[in-house]
Amino acid sequence: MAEPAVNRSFVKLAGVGHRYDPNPAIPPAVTGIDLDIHRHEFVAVVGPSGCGKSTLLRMIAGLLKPSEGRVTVFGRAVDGPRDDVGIVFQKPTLLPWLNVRKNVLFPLRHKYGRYNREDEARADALLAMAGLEAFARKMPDELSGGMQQRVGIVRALLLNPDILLMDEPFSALDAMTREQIGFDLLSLWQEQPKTVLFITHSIAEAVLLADRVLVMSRRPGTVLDLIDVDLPRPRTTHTISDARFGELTDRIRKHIYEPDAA
Ligand SMILES: Nc1ncnc2c1ncn2[C@@H]1O[C@H](COP(=O)(O)OP(=O)(O)OP(=O)(O)O)[C@@H](O)[C@H]1O
Repeated sequence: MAEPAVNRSFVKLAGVGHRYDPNPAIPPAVTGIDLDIHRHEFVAVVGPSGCGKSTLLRMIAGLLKPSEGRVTVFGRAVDGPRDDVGIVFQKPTLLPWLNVRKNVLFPLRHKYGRYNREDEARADALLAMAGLEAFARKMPDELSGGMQQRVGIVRALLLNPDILLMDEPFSALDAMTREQIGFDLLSLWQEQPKTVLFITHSIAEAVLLADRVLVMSRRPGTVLDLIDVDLPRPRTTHTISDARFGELTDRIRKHIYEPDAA
């Protein structure tokens, strides 16, 4: 009998790996990754540079084919780029000749050739939620880096994707903006729940935002640990001073800086 849909994990990776170089003497980028992500769960991925975090994200997005194992979304194999996935990269790549509102609406026009009043109303509501209401008619170069990145997030959310994949989305921002935009992302996620995979180099950011943190090993990237972040929500600046926050970040730090001792 088929497993009831509600019991199935939403995004499932079973023995997933990828090698860029077919030469067997060169190790694969990632190998043997098993991961079940639940619907509307926020999973952060951390690991040393080059351990295969982006490779993993690209396989879930359907932009890269695994060379071992299988990626499924809601029980169906991922075999190409998916419509229900929104991706946010390190740089928002806004179109400089369109204002903020038009940039946000651009993917709809690109995909369907047009957008309607309802789409515009949703764009305005999301821009307001992201604190960008007053900047809707501004051009991208009139915005700070943090605001531009918020526009990029709103643009990804407007397509209402089931899955939001974020590849170091805040790494180009200064520390204060970065913390604030993290909380903004959590508010947007709580208003419009999505399944999120969030790659970051910041251990603190991973713990502050996520339900679980996947810690990857050096190349070839494997799962070193998958940590439940049992900190209450909503997360705030007070979360950072919680003793449990310190314990969790220490545990991850040990994995990354003293992998043989962990
Ligand atoms: N197109 C490619 N061709 C060959 N090797 C690649 C390609 N893309 C990535 N790699 C290699 O695969 C490994 C994993 O790369 P990936 O970008 O997934 O790691 P990452 O953990 O996201 O890195 P970083 O934290 O530095 O962004 C690295 O050793 C990288 O050099």
